[in-house]
Amino acid sequence: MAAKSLGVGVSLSHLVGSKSPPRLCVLSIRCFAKNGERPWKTSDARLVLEDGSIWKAKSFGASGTQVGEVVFNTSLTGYQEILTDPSYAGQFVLMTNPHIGNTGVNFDDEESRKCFLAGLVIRSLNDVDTRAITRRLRQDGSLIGVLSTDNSITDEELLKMSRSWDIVGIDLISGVSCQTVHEWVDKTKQEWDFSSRGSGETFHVVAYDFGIKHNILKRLASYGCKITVVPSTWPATETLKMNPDGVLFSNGPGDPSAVPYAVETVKEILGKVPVFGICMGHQLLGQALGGKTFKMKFGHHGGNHPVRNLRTGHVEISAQNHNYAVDPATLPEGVEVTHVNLNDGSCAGLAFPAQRIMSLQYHPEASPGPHDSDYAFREFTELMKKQKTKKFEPKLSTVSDA
Ligand SMILES: NC(=O)CC[C@H](N)C(=O)O
Repeated sequence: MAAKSLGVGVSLSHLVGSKSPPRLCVLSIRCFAKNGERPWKTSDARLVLEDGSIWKAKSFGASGTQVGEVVFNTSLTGYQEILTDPSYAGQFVLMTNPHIGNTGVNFDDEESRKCFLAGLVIRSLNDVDTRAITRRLRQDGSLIGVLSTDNSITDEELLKMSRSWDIVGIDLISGVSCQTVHEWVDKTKQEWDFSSRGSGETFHVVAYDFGIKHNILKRLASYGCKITVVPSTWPATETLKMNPDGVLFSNGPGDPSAVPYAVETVKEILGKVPVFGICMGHQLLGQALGGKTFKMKFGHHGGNHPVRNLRTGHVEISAQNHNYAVDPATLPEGVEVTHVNLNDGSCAGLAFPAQRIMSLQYHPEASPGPHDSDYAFREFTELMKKQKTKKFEPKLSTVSDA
């Protein structure tokens, strides 16, 4: 199943939001091997950044011209999970590790039904100096870029395109969410399941799909959850009618301030059932509680971020992928910052015990990344169990009276 070795270069994925079927490098890689020939054609490509720099490259995968925000990811492994993470819609992911593709691909590592990212930029094959671009992004912050294989467009025109597009204020969730309600039953395969110790009980979780990664669903299932996945626009009233033991607000792409409808949904659910927010879900919870989110300089994308759990004092090495963060100073009284990113002190987790709320800015499901934070799924089931057995006071407080 896995390809032997790969020389992958700049991959132009598909136009975000376009209706045409994506031409994915993951799919191309899959067909690689029989006679040793690569299934893709390479051609000249240019990555033009809004700061005026032009990076000559070779492309494989789709051809065309695509604009998006360029972010760098420092993970050493897990390119397949990164390629299929819907949270990257609207973004080019530039890998700092030069060896991408050398472990092939497999069916188990897909994080969603397709690649939603704008493109992948890597070093091997084409010699795009991803370290040099990373230094630029670290210095100036995330930049908008255009990746093009079209020689008829001039550098100046590409630069103009990069300067007339912005990821801020765009609802990218609606382009990646599922359209219909469905059940999820797959658990983490036993050979990979290192830690889930469910209590033997079953909990019904409604999971809002803002771009949900499969491994979040698999980890929940392994901890004994029966999951109903619902689209991002699913009304809170319908969710509450399902009488869930808990609600999960998932990860997802783009600007959390651009999806007020999702914040409203979260608001309507808060205080009624235990909830768990992951990444975008955490940011939406922060806003629903009255807090504000802001755009970071270049965000966190990688599998090596140290986080301190302020409740236990333990440090976790975590998988992260976000460009926005919650400003804890804007949160109301009663909301506790439970986790802090030790690289920059930013808020990495929240809890509001009075309302059975917990959330993490990073990825306890990893994929890719270390598994230190997997306990968060157990904590969510404990929250649901307490609620079920009425270990909390019967009437939950609301945001205003907490
Ligand atoms: N992984 C995610 O959910 C990302 C959240 C949000 N799109 C951000 O960039 O901050």
